[in-house]
Amino acid sequence: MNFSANQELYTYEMIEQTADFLKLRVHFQPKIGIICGSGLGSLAQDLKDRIEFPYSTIPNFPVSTVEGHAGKLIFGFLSKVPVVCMQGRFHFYEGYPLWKCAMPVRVMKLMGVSHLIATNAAGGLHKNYKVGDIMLVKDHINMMGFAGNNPLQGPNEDRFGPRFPPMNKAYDKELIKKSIEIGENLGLKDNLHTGVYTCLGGPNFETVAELRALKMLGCDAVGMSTVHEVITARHCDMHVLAFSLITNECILEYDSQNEPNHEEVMDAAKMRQDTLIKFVGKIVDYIYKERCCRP
Ligand SMILES: O=P(O)(O)O[C@H]1O[C@H](CO)[C@@H](O)[C@H]1O
Ligand SMILES: Nc1nc2[nH]cnc2c(=O)[nH]1
Repeated sequence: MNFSANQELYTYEMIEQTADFLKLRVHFQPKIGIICGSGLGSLAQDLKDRIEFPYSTIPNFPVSTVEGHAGKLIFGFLSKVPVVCMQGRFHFYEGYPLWKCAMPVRVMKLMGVSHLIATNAAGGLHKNYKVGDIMLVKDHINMMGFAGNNPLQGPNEDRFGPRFPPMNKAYDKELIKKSIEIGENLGLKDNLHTGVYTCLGGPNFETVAELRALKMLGCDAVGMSTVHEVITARHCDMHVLAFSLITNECILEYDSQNEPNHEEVMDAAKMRQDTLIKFVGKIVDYIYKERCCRP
């Protein structure tokens, strides 16, 4: 990243301006933010009393360019809980720096959101994972961070959080436990896992050697998102739950005839959309009752 372009970083005031623009137009305060992964935009379809903002109409917002990411910020009620949903996220491979990809998380924070649910489509590295399974993220490996790229790069904004935030408790353990219980009650026992997610820059899918290396490092699922959003959310002290929908098997053998593609990712997401709507609905309900409404 070119840091001579520091002046292009969002200032606190720009994020505030975006949050104020939205607050003026939305008459309730969302407590939970949901980021919809590839093909998972239908998570927003059940929101009641929706107020929608195409990203292009929101001051300072980037715009989505990927198929399966509609590019709308949607406010509404899910299971009677006020939420804000990103129907479409931003990826590094679209040409956005990581701080820009993660900017909506800070907007959510200034709007009063305390809990973030980040969802994604990912390739399954773990030998037990099947297409359609859900992996609750218990930890991540910030591969882009290893290479010196991080959404918190640049001058720190103390009003959001500290210069050196811890990341060893990034994913809320109690919410993972509760989500497993919720998933099991929905009949998903055999499709639920907890595991380690990693994000690569993309847009190409991985080589066999890269996937083997990631597996050796302890990664269970691989994608091109989420990590920078989670880091930004934890920096400003939001609670985080993240899960991956396993949309394709990672190809670890040279003689495989298969090749991954975005269509199979979208198809797998579509196949699971109804289940995921129920799953997320119940998690949101739990968070609101047990966390947000407590004095
Ligand atoms: O992480 P999400 O946005 O769910 O999408 C994943 O799926 C796309 C590849 O098919 C990539 O954008 C990857 O990151
Ligand atoms: N990097 C990466 N991203 C994905 N998103 C969905 N599937 C995959 C995958 O196999 N690899």
